[in-house]
Amino acid sequence: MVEAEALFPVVLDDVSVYRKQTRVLGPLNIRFEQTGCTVLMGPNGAGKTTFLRLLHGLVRPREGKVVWALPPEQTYARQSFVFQTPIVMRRTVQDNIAYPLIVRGAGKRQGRQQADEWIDRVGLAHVAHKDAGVISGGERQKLALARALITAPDVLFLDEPSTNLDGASTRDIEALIQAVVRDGTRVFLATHDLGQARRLADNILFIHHGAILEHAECDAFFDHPATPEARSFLRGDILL
Ligand SMILES: Nc1ncnc2c1ncn2[C@@H]1O[C@H](COP(=O)(O)OP(=O)(O)OP(=O)(O)O)[C@@H](O)[C@H]1O
Repeated sequence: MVEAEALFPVVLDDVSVYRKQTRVLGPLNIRFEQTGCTVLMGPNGAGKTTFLRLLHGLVRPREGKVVWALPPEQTYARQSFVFQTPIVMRRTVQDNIAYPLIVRGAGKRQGRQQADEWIDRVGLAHVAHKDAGVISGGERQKLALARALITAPDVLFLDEPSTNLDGASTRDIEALIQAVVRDGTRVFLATHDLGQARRLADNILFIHHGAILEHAECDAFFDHPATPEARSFLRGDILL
């Protein structure tokens, strides 16, 4: 078997993102390697979602560049993004999950078979044949995760993946994320949940006002945050 060429490292070289005249992110200079789970933390509006979208090519930098090891058309096809509020199509949960395989040329039968495996893994068997338009917010997030993983992406971006989930579902989803990281999927995840960050992160990217204030190993970040902003954030203060 021929090994797929690596997408990593990805290098951000003096990258800034603007909305109209306001810089919302940057300047960023950072490099990410192939493995692990990076958790993005920071107060509301810090730039976490914009950062994820930038890496996935959904937001263009006005200054600087984001350089993956492969050209964009190969890079983004090997990535999946789970949005904070996932969009679903008005068809069954099973067909929603099979959809990315079918657009890549799989037959309906094969798509549905593989969808069923992911339906079991995310715990959606009870709604597999329901219209996705009527499932709960938590079920929708699980659907989105299964739909993202069915293509076996090299990189998975997750924006607040457990906002609508109860404790048991959050635990199941986190176990799944840990399993895919172990299997070699590179994960970037934004969360407000300090506990989730501790449980999942190999390293933490702490962002405030669009700037990276810290990029540290998970334990180092929580035990010895280097900046006053991160210390306040971890204490639960409101950061302005
Ligand atoms: N489409 C947009 N148009 C204008 N400004 C935007 C847009 N999207 C984001 N912004 C601004 O960019 C900044 C970063 O927003 P972003 O959503 O990336 O932050 P965040 O850290 O993900 O926030 P939250 O934790 O609230 O989701 C904010 O000031 C936000 O208001």
